[in-house]
Amino acid sequence: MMFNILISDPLSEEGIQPLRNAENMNIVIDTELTPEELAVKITDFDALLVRSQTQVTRELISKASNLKIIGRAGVGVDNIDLDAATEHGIIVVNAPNGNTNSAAEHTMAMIMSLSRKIPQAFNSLKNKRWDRKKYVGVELKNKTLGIIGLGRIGAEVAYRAKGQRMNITAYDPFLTEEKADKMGIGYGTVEDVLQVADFITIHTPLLKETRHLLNEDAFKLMKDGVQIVNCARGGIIDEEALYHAITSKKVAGAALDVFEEEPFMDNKLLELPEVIATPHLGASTIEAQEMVAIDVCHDVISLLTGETVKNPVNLPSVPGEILNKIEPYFNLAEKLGDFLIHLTDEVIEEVNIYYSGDLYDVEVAPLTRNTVKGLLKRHLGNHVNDVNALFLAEKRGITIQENKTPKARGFTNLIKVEVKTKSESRSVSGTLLNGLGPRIVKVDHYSVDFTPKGHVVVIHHKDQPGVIGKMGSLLSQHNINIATMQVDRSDVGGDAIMMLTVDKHMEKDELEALKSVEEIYDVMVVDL
Ligand SMILES: NC(=O)c1ccc[n+]([C@@H]2O[C@H](COP(=O)([O-])OP(=O)(O)OC[C@H]3O[C@@H](n4cnc5c(N)ncnc54)[C@H](O)[C@@H]3O)[C@@H](O)[C@H]2O)c1
Ligand SMILES: O=C(O)[C@H](O)COP(=O)(O)O
Repeated sequence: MMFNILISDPLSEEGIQPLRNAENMNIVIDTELTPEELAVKITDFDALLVRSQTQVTRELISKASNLKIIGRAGVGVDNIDLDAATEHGIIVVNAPNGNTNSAAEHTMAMIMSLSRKIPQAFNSLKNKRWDRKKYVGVELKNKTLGIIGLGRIGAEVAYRAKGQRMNITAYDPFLTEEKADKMGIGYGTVEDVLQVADFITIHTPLLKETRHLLNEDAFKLMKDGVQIVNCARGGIIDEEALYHAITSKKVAGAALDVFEEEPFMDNKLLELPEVIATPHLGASTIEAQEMVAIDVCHDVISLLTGETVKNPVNLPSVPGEILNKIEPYFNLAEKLGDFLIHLTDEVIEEVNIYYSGDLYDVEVAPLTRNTVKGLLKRHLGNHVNDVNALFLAEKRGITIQENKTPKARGFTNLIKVEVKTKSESRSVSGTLLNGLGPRIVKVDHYSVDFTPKGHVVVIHHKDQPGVIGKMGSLLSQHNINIATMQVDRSDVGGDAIMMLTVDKHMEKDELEALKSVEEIYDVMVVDL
């Protein structure tokens, strides 16, 4: 099968070599598409690779009927409508590590250019002026750098600024006193940082909570003469408020790599001599571009060839050692859901999943997603996948609960899935048998043992002599071969279950023939 990959922003040619070397990948590079052209073209593609320029909107995603993955060669995914991607079952991956160093170095270059007015002095010299008085700067040594957002880039900036003998005070919702002590920096609230800093640099993502984090009120809290750096995202600073803070002399200077609107030809902040700027160049180094492109290409190849991706954004990522433990159960979990949904025709309200034995102390969220995927597939088709399974269940008002118990009732591992509807509760349990793969070992309260694969026939009947014989001859009349057979009952002469696996899909008339047997209550066929 050939996969079509569209690259709609400029990516490093060296970085996309893994894609070029992979089999069955048809790569189209077109970085000049208008949004309208892209919306038409996107239907042909299985994967879309972007940087920050392509706007992957809900509307675009709604046209992307074949799209399976969006790869962001970089960190920020604010140009991608993640909710829409999740709803459409499209996985979004990014490359969170490849450009950290470049962005941190660019931030330091901006701080130093700002403190010594290098761009302004250079411009003046280019205009044939030798002006030494106008471009007197300030030292960084012993000044306080306030860092808002101490993630990958913020932390790298902190280490580098310490090398400039600056004092650092940072705020990040995940920064603890111990971590700050270990790094040799101070920590406080956002307000603390704003009040003490001589330079403020931002390294958060653009989120609802960080939009206009630096606004009119924030500028009021700052020291007079503070200098501001933003190499994270436009929109975290309210540009209008910054403009007034600079013209009122509250802020002595600003270095901006990112803007509320990008790209732009006109931004009034650039008319101010106190402002220096670059056109979103934080990640623009040969090294970073190669690394981020390599990382997303590997994830695109992994997804399209059925492997696990490393940097999912709209799915929690699972560390390698945990994944190794639970991956063998993925198939069992999905089959349990797929089988169970056939046991009821009523609307499911609640799903309880019980993990026990070896699964007691591992992260089981990916297994839950697979189980729910299996449950929903019958009615929603292949549109359901790991990415949107929980979202689609939640949208239908289905409650999902995970439970864990250490003991697995005679098995080394056991997954029991129970669904509740308005009037009934049905369940199925399965285990992974060492060397033998997945087995279903219980259907409601009946003990069984079969591999969840192929054509399974579940027959509820009265426990009475001759039923099995009638069944066998009816199937042989229709030329249906029985591969395996199991019987269990609640009590002698009471309700019983017969589980068959047969060698072909059973047609409607064949099913009707089985149902016509007097002692049979119902027959159900599941093709797993
Ligand atoms: N200019 C560029 O070219 C360029 C290059 C790379 C990254 N970036 C941007 O830099 C930013 C940071 O990237 P990163 O790789 O360090 O990400 P990261 O996820 O490692 O770090 C972000 C940090 O921000 C913190 N945070 C979230 N909300 C916050 C809030 N309200 N206040 C304070 N901290 C908050 C998070 O806890 C996290 O530690 C992103 O916006 C990214 O898009 C820009
Ligand atoms: O979030 C990022 O990774 C940076 O902003 C880089 O964006 P770019 O890939 O458009 O340079």
